[in-house]
Amino acid sequence: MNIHKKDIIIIGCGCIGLSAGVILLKTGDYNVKIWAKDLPPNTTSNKAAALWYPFLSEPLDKVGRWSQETMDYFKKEIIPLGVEKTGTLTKKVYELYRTPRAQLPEWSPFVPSFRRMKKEEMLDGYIDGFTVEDGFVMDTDQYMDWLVESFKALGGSIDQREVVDIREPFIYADIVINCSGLGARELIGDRLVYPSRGQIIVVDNTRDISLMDEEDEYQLGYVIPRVHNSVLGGTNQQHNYNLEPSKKDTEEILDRVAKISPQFERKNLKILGEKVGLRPSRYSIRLENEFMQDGRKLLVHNYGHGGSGFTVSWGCALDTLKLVRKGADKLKTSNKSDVPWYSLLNKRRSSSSCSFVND
Ligand SMILES: Cc1cc2nc3c(=O)[nH]c(=O)nc-3n(C[C@H](O)[C@H](O)[C@H](O)COP(=O)(O)OP(=O)(O)OC[C@H]3O[C@@H](n4cnc5c(N)ncnc54)[C@H](O)[C@@H]3O)c2cc1C
Ligand SMILES: N=C(N)NCCCC(=O)C(=O)O
Repeated sequence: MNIHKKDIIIIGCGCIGLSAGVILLKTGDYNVKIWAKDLPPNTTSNKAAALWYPFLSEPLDKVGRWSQETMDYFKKEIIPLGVEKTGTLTKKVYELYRTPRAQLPEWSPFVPSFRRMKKEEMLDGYIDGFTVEDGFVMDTDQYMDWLVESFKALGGSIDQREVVDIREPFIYADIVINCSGLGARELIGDRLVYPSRGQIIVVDNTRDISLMDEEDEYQLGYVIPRVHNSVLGGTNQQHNYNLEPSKKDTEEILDRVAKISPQFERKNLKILGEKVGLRPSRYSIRLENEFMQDGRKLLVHNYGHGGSGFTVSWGCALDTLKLVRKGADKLKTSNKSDVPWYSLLNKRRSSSSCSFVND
C-alpha cells in the first residue's frame, strides 16, 4: 500500500465496481481495494447478454452521454486488445418494431452512428426500426474475467466479504464507492432499487447482427451473437427475485425469437444453457457524492443501472473519478486523532508544549 496515495474501498465486483476501480487506478493517485460478497462468475453482470444498447435505465440524457463515453472507451481501450483477450466484438445492432416509431430514443443524439433502419434492411413482419453500426457485444464471463485481471494488474486487490454496516469500510478508508447494485437495497436501505428479472438462453449458433424485437418492453425477443455462442432473450419481470430458470420463460423466449426470423426456429437451435439475473433497476441511476461522519468521510454512489450496466459502465466510471476528486477536496481533515487521547498523557509528561484536545 503506497502511503502517499489516498486509500479507496469499492463495494461491489460487478462490471460497475470493476470499471470504476480500473479508472481510479489508472490515475496513479489511489490505492484501490474491492470488497464484494459475490465475485465473478457469481454476479448479475455475469448473467447479462450483453451488448451495447441503452435499455431500462434513466435519466436518458445522462444515459446517452455515459453510453457514448462507454462506446468511445471500448473503441480506444478494449476492442484493439483483441477478442481473445476481452471477449468483446464490434457488432451492428437492429432494434425492430412492428408498429411505426415517430420518436427517436432520447439518448440517440449522443451516438453518431445511430439512425433509422432503411427499408431494404427491414426484416419480414417489421415496419420500423433503428440501428447502430458500431455497437459491441461481449461474452460476459470472458469480459468479466478480463476486467478482474486488468484491475489486479493495475495494483487493485479484491476481498470477498459482505458489508453489513456501511460505516465499516470507513474504518480503513476516507473514500468508499458504493457499486453494490441491487444490494444497495439492504446495504444503505435504498428501497427505490428493485429487481427486474431477466432470463436468457445460450445457443451454439452465432449470427452476424444483433436483432432485438422491442415491441413489448416486458416480453422481450432478442438474438445477440457473441464470440463463441449466441444469447436469446428475454424477460423483464419487475420485483421478481426468482433466480432459477423457468421452463415457461424458456418456451416463451423461443416462441418470440422464432417470430424474428425462421432461422431462429427451435429446430435450428442447439440450446447450451440458461441464465437468470436480477437487473438492479431504479427510477434513476444514482451517481452522486454523500458526505458522512461530519464531512470527514466520502461515500460515492454508483448503482441502479437497470438493463444498461455494460452500456454505461465506463462513462459512469469516469464520472465516479470526477466525483472522487471533487469530494476529496471538500473532506474535513479529522480533528479526531487516530491515536487514543490517553496515549498523549505520556507525551504531556515528557514535554510541556503538548496541548491535548479533548475528543
Ligand atoms: C438477463 C440480463 C441481460 C442483460 N443484458 C445487458 C446488456 O445486453 N447490456 C447491458 O448494458 N446491460 C445488460 N444487463 C444489465 C447489467 O447486467 C446490469 O446493469 C449490470 O450487471 C449491473 O452491474 P453492477 O456491477 O451494478 O451489479 P452486479 O453485477 O450485481 O454487482 C454488484 C456487486 O456488489 C456486491 N454487493 C452487493 N451488496 C453487497 C454488500 N452488502 N457487501 C458486499 N458486496 C455487495 C455483489 O456481491 C456484486 O459483487 C442485463 C441484465 C440481465 C439480468
Ligand atoms: N434494447 C434492448 N432490448 N436490450 C436488450 C438486450 C439485453 C438487455 O439489455 C437486457 O436484457 O437487459
